[in-house]
This record gives sequence, structure tokens and C-alpha cells, in this order.
Amino acid sequence: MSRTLELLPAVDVRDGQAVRLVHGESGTETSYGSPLEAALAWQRSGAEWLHLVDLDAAFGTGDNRALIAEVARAMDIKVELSGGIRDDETLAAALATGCTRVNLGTAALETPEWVAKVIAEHGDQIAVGLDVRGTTLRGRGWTRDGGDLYETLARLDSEGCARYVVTDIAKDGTLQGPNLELLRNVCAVTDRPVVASGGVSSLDDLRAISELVPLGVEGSIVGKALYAKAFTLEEALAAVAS
Ligand SMILES: O=C(O)c1ccccc1NCC(=O)[C@H](O)[C@H](O)COP(=O)(O)O
Repeated sequence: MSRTLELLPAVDVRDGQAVRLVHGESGTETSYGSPLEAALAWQRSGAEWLHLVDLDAAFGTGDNRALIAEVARAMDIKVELSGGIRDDETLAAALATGCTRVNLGTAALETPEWVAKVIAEHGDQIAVGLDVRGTTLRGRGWTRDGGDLYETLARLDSEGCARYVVTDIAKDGTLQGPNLELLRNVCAVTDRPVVASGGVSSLDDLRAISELVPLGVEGSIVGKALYAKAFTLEEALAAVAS
């Protein structure tokens, strides 16, 4: 098992643009231009992963499917694809981009039988996003309650889910620091790797998340902090190198 925290710079796409949201709320977008340019910039800076999100698909306001596929296919690095992957058709389209894995959110809450089926079929290519306010999961672009974090986690563990992407929505896009307690609590009840998401603001935040690697935290998504130039990706990669 790797002892170095993986970093996944984020490219969240809304209406064809790379954006950042606050608390994942529609209407709070700050635009950062071309998603392809952003993704290529993270790749040039040494990223080994890209976290690529179709926000329109997540919110149900359309999709950026062609653009997302173009970005994913242009990458030489691993891609984690998220947003609106909820049935056989959207899963097939996502996997056809050549991405390394997909991140399911709403489907894990609304169609658990389908999620159990695709976990069995695709194994490590499927991660589940556990997006929470407190300990309540949120689906449909984080707009609707979807049950208890720990009950859902126990169910997904029993179904063989390979990995979880854990987001504290209250922290997401706020530069207020990650919810380390949430990450510790999730790691305490599952032996599956956890990818942290939401709130990273500084290199010290990344060092603090790195300290959770022995507990099961495998990686950290970084969005706003990179776009706001709180630090560079090169500095972040150096900070977590062991
Ligand atoms: O991932 C989703 O499906 C999603 C749905 C609705 C709103 C936001 C969504 N994702 C946001 C992210 O994955 C962010 O890129 C990530 O949490 C980074 O957060 P931050 O470092 O705080 O900018």
C-alpha cells in the first residue's frame, strides 16, 4: 500500500467551463475558463490523477458529456470521473472515456441494487461518493437528503465497494480546511481506502490529511485552493512526498 497521499486536482465543469462552487451550491460558480486547459495544466504540473466532475449532469441541468470525454481522453494520467453516473447508459459512457474509475453518488442512495450489481461487475473501477452534511448523505447534486452515512457505508462495504470519496459539503469550496474528524470516523468503520474531498486550503491541510494515510486515507481532492493559487500543485506534491 502506498504511504504517500495521492493528490487529485479537480476540474468541475458547468456549462462548458471549469468552475468552483461554494458548498456545491448551484449559482455560486466562479469560472476558471477551459476545462481542457485546466486539466492539461494539472497534468503538466505533475499530477498523477485528475478528478473530473460533470456538474450539470449531477444537478440534472443537462450535461457536458462530449467535453468531459474530450478532456478524459486527452489525459495521460489517471482520471476519476464524477457527476450524474446513475444507470447502465451513463456508466457505459463514462467508462468509454477510458477513465480509471467512476464515482457514483446519487445512485448509491436511490438505486442500491444497481450499484451492488455494478460493484460486482466492475470492482475497482467503481468508487462511491459519500457526500455528507453532518452524517446525512446528500444526492442529486447534493440537493436532497439520502440517508445515514454509516448505515450506507456498512451496506456498501458488505457489497464489496472498493473505495469511498468522502466530502463534507459544509467545507467544500470554502477554503476552511478539511473535516479531519469525519475522515477519521469513516476510516474507523471501513477497511476500504478513502479519498478526502472538500475544504483543503493550505499545504498544512495536506500534511494533516497525509497523517491519516496509515488509517486508510489514500488521496485528497484539491479544488479551490489550486484555482485561488493558495499554493501550486508542485508545492502540494512536494509537501505530501514521503
Ligand atoms: O462530485 C460531484 O458529483 C459533485 C456534485 C455536486 C456538487 C459538487 C460535486 N463535486 C465537487 C467536487 O468534487 C470538488 O471538486 C471537490 O470536493 C473539491 O473541493 P474543494 O477543494 O473544497 O474546492
